[in-house]
Amino acid sequence: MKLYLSGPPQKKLYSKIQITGSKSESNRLLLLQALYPNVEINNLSNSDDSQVMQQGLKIHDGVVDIHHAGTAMRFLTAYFASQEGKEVTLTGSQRMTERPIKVLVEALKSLGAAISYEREEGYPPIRIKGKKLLKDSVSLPANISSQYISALILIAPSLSNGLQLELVGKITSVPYIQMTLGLLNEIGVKTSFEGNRIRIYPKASVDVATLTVESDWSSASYFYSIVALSDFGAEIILSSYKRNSLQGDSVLAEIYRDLGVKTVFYENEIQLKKIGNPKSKTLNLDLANAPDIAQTIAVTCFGLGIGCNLTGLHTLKIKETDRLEALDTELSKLGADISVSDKSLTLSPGKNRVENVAIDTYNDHRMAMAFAPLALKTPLYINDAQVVSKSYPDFWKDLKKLGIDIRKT
Ligand SMILES: O=C(O)C1=C[C@@H](OP(=O)(O)O)[C@@H](O)[C@H](O)C1
Ligand SMILES: C=C(OP(=O)(O)O)C(=O)O
Repeated sequence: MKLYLSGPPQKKLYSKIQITGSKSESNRLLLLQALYPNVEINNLSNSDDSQVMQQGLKIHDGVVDIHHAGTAMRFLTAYFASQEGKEVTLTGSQRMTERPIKVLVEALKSLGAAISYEREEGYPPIRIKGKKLLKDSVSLPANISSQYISALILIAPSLSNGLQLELVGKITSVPYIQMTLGLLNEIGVKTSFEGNRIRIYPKASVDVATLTVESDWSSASYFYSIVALSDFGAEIILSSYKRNSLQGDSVLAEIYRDLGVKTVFYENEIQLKKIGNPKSKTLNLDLANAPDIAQTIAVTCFGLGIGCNLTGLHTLKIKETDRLEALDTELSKLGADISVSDKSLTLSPGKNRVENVAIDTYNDHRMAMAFAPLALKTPLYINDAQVVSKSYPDFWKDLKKLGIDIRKT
């Protein structure tokens, strides 16, 4: 599906949007629910990634295809490795077979798991024969993906002695690890995280616990970008959000304040308001703790005509696509002066914008959603626009509510 986005309304934008639950929180809670059936979940994400997670958890024997879902791949690897009597092959999309999993497989094997590679060593598909894992301490590199660590933490309370993890190297995407620990705490599991050591205490069962997933902050980023790029002002209300979020991407409120967007927190929602122009000509940010909003921020800066130096982007090359290369290619097509390394992105200030460019999305939901707000500044095409369903199936419907003209071509 190719979309043409044009015709932003020449007036202030108002809208009220209910965004689906966080896919990160949802996929963690789905796994915890499989281990502790008393866990009940409200506001579950309707994303493809949470659907495949739900379906994967139902399988006992056979092939589990998780498509593009990184969290499902990593979390289900740990889950099936610890489930005595279950035997599955975990696989996914072509891209998933290029996303590394060796660190997690090695860590699980050191705990006693039986996992083998079906094709290339270090990458899915993998064959898992579930076993009771008897060891209670593990050491693993922490600088490649936090999902390996979260996967181990999620199964840890179900192991008879719990688990101690020693993290080696600089820990990346830390808020996602804290989210995992926070959710365990909410169901009554005791944890500690000091320096490079995490300890999870065992828990045989959980009293009935209903948890409400907060809406997805990464999805909210696209509305922050829209408000920042609006020429006639904007007031957008998003629900359901809270001030004390488990999601690291809630740092958006702080980041976009410097780009002219104010966030007002109400009980269950946030209001985004355009209050001015960017504070400086160049934005400098380390996004090692919030990698998923890098694309949104780079495109906002381009649309505003300001520059940015984004660092801490070493995980972007192994996500749904090589996001650094994809941003370089697509922003260059639009006229940007941009350069990337394997962990950073530099955009020079400038108002040069080519019209009617067709943005390629590389099977990456965030490429489609990050570029869409640019329609407020210049008409553009989005190729394979259906990719948004990985995290936010209603994205285009919600965008239409703002009055942006969206047509299938
Ligand atoms: O644990 C999670 O829910 C996630 C962790 C992050 O991955 P990395 O730790 O690989 O950076 C993030 O990019 C991803 O979208 C979701
Ligand atoms: C990187 C992402 O997801 P995952 O790693 O779970 O595929 C994402 O949603 O931006």
